[in-house]
Amino acid sequence: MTDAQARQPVLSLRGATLRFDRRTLWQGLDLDVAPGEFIAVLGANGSGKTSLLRTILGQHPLSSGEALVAGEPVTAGNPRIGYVPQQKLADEGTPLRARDLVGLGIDGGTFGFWPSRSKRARVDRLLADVGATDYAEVPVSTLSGGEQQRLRVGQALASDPVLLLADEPLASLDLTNQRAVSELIDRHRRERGFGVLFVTHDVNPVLPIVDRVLYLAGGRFRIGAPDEVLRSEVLTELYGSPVDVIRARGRIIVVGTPDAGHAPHDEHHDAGHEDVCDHNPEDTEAVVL
Ligand SMILES: Nc1ncnc2c1ncn2[C@@H]1O[C@H](COP(=O)(O)OP(=O)(O)OP(=O)(O)O)[C@@H](O)[C@H]1O
Repeated sequence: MTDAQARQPVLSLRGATLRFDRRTLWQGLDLDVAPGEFIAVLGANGSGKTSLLRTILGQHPLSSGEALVAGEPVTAGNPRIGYVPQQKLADEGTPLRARDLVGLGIDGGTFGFWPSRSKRARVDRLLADVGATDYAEVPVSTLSGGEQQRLRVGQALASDPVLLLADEPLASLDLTNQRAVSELIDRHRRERGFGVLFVTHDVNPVLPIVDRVLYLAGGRFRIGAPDEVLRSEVLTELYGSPVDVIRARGRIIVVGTPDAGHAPHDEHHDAGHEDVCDHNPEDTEAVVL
């Protein structure tokens, strides 16, 4: 890797805007993700976190603006991106073994039953990297949520990505597995230097490893260190209604965020549309961040 490549952002968004029909999910988003940087993507349900990842994966075109991955325009199926999708546990009875799941990250569905020796060695290495060697031959459907999630991380690392996109990778894991999976991603991004966009409802398990947070709300966003963004005054201004950020026993809890369908700052907002925010104080949620 040249010096220039080592310094080049792995992701650059310039004026990035995504709208579905009349609803603006986010607009004017400027973000450079440095190699090795870990960014937590936060925001209430429906604020556009998954849609952001899908845009970078080339699944939704931007409504306006630009998105570059390692200096190249976004394309679908980009091997420079590793993706850990929202977790779906494997169906019972699925014959796929742990090593097959990781192998899918190398060559999609063409891995086959008789992989070459070099592919086998690569899968063995990836299984070891994510601590899954002991259950390499076990059907995925019989593994725990935490074990399955390790394999998905292994699969996402198989193409040696410059950027890892992880969509709620800790959802439905217990605290021990939340820690194990986030430490795994943290260790590999440091060793391999890939940037991470990590979508999560709960920032607390990753707070010690987060470099910056991107907080999406009501068509707008804030980016910065957790202490800069996760503050009552910043989120109150972002949401346009009173929000409290509470710190208790080292945890961060956000109380009073309006539902994401309510977009007080949305310029496409129209009084006849269902997105109208009436600021009903009962219509709020507590987000554990
Ligand atoms: N292809 C699409 N066409 C129209 N609307 C869409 C499309 N994809 C997503 N949306 C809408 O965009 C909004 C944001 O969805 P998205 O899944 O990105 O939110 P999110 O922040 O990831 O939410 P959650 O935390 O619940 O997963 C939702 O209202 C969703 O219905």
